[in-house]
Amino acid sequence: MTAARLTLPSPAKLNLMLHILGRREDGYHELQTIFQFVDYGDEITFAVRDDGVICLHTEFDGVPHDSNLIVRAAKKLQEQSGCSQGIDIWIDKVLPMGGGIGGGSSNAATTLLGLSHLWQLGWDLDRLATLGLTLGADVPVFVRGHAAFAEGVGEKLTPVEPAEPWYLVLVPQVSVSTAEIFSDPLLTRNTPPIKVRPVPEGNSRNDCLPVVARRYPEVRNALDLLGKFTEAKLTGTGSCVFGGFPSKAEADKVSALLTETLTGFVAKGSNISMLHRKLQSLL
Ligand SMILES: C[C@](O)(CO)[C@H](O)COP(=O)(O)OP(=O)(O)OC[C@H]1O[C@@H](n2ccc(N)nc2=O)[C@H](O)[C@@H]1O
Ligand SMILES: Nc1ncnc2c1ncn2[C@@H]1O[C@H](COP(=O)(O)OP(=O)(O)OP(=O)(O)O)[C@@H](O)[C@H]1O
Repeated sequence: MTAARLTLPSPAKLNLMLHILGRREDGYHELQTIFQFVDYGDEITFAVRDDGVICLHTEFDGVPHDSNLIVRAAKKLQEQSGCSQGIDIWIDKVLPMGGGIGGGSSNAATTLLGLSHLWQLGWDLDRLATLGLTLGADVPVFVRGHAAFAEGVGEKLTPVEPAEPWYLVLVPQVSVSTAEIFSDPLLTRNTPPIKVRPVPEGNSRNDCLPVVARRYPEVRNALDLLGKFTEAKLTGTGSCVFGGFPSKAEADKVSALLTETLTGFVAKGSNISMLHRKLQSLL
């Protein structure tokens, strides 16, 4: 009998705005942010094995096997569910690491949902999101798969329906450490909370931007170039920079001009993640 096998997407996210309200005692920062997905990402293939072994076959530069968020997610789920099955995993990695588009967190979420399905655990999204939060602040939104206004460290999620433009995402060739940006003394940490719902138009600032742009000339350059065509924004702590366009043709046109010197991709914004659309189609 062939082992159960499944290939699932692992999309990127963008932070459409990001405010930092304060710092908690554990060092993490209280945020208000809007997450939206894009139809662009990695693809992860899973094949069940019955000997309990968890093996990621694709090598990552600079990330040891057991530190990979895919492996950590699989091991935690196996431990907490008491499952005796194992898994072989391969990934087609296209998302840049340290890009602020949540590649690692998305990979962890795709692994949790994929394995819950293949191992037939019957875990609901609440339970998977709670486990996901122990792996990273951005994992819960990928587990839930709906665009969201997020509070806390990103785990208190309210679904939202922002417009779904086409985005040009520029990928400066530099990896930004999230921890480094959050420990910068110059970071704005006292933005007053937005209390009105839905979040009023015009709140599109990212409080990390001044610190990231100051430290990384490559990011500054990308913001300046894209800013000639549309509002250029930073996602998360960068390095990626993005701007919205009303059509694919317009995004492609600017992409053709800018990607002569910079790497980037064009993708549609989406309020339901590709992962969840694929899982729905399997049910
Ligand atoms: C900034 C965002 O990209 C917004 O989407 C995320 O909140 C970052 O999420 P992430 O990459 O999953 O971050 P984690 O792996 O949980 O945290 C990396 C490091 O960033 C800092 N960190 C992260 C999130 C947060 N709300 N406050 C923080 O201070 C902490 O020093 C932490 O050790
Ligand atoms: N499967 C994985 N994919 C990417 N990075 C991983 C993975 N597993 C572990 N990592 C580690 O996590 C770090 C952050 O990766 P990630 O791609 O999530 O960054 P990011 O896009 O900046 O995320 P965020 O927006 O959540 O800050 C990487 O530099 C890498 O060391």
